[in-house]
Amino acid sequence: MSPTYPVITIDGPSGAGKGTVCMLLARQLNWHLLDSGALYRLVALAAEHHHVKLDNEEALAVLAQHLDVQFLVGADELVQVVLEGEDVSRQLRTETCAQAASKVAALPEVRQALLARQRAFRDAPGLVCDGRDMGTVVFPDASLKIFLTASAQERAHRRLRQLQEKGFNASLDTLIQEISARDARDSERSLAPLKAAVDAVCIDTTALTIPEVLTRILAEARSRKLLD
Ligand SMILES: Nc1ncnc2c1ncn2[C@@H]1O[C@H](COP(=O)(O)OP(=O)(O)O)[C@@H](O)[C@H]1O
Ligand SMILES: Nc1ccn([C@@H]2O[C@H](COP(=O)(O)OP(=O)(O)O)[C@@H](O)[C@H]2O)c(=O)n1
Repeated sequence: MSPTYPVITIDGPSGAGKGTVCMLLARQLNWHLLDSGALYRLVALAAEHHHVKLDNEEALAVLAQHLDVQFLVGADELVQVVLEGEDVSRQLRTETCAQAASKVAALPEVRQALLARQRAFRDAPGLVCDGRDMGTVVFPDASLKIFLTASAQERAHRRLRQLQEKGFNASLDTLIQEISARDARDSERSLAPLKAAVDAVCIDTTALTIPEVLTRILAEARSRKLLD
């Protein structure tokens, strides 16, 4: 039997802090990192490159199956994402791309096509992953499952600051609408909807700082003997 390496899953809605906390956790534990949302975003970008409509499930599943992508980690530890030879790192983080991602993510054949690719990230000594269905569908046997939330208002404020820091133009009202639309689409889809696993630890981060969230998760990890 092949060995199974430990997994920590962090699921939740946009702006809850999943990506930030996963990166810090992976660094601290020296584990691998899976940003599953990036895969759905990449399918949406590949669709744009190949002029595939966002409701063409069969063609989108083929793109998902054959994603030609490289994640290059620079000396500054920033990850450069190269899709079909093109650096798409900046495009990938736009809200337009996120909206398109959540449309392709509602299609069962696309989700199925990405399943094996996501599971292949599980490697020694362990994996930290972030998404919507990491604890419910992709890694149901994870050692620790976290569900991060925060109020919609706080999440939109965080996203606004984040986009502005990256030099993007954004308005709070538009972001609140976009995030709410995405939350609704992600929560209401029939396959792998956004929801906490029954055995997940739920953390509301609205009034917590990033170090406080990390400390809470590390305590949960310690209690499961995932670190000393
Ligand atoms: N607890 C927190 N308090 C304040 N800002 C936060 C917190 N968690 C994350 N952020 C900030 O909010 C933004 C969105 O966080 P991110 O990790 O990308 O969220 P997600 O991956 O859940 O969409 C980032 O700029 C991040 O620095
Ligand atoms: N495991 C996952 C991860 C993302 N997604 C979809 O991909 C979109 C973008 O995910 P993301 O994690 O990059 O987005 P943010 O939470 O960073 O805003 C989400 O709105 C979901 O529709 C998903 O369906 N399942």
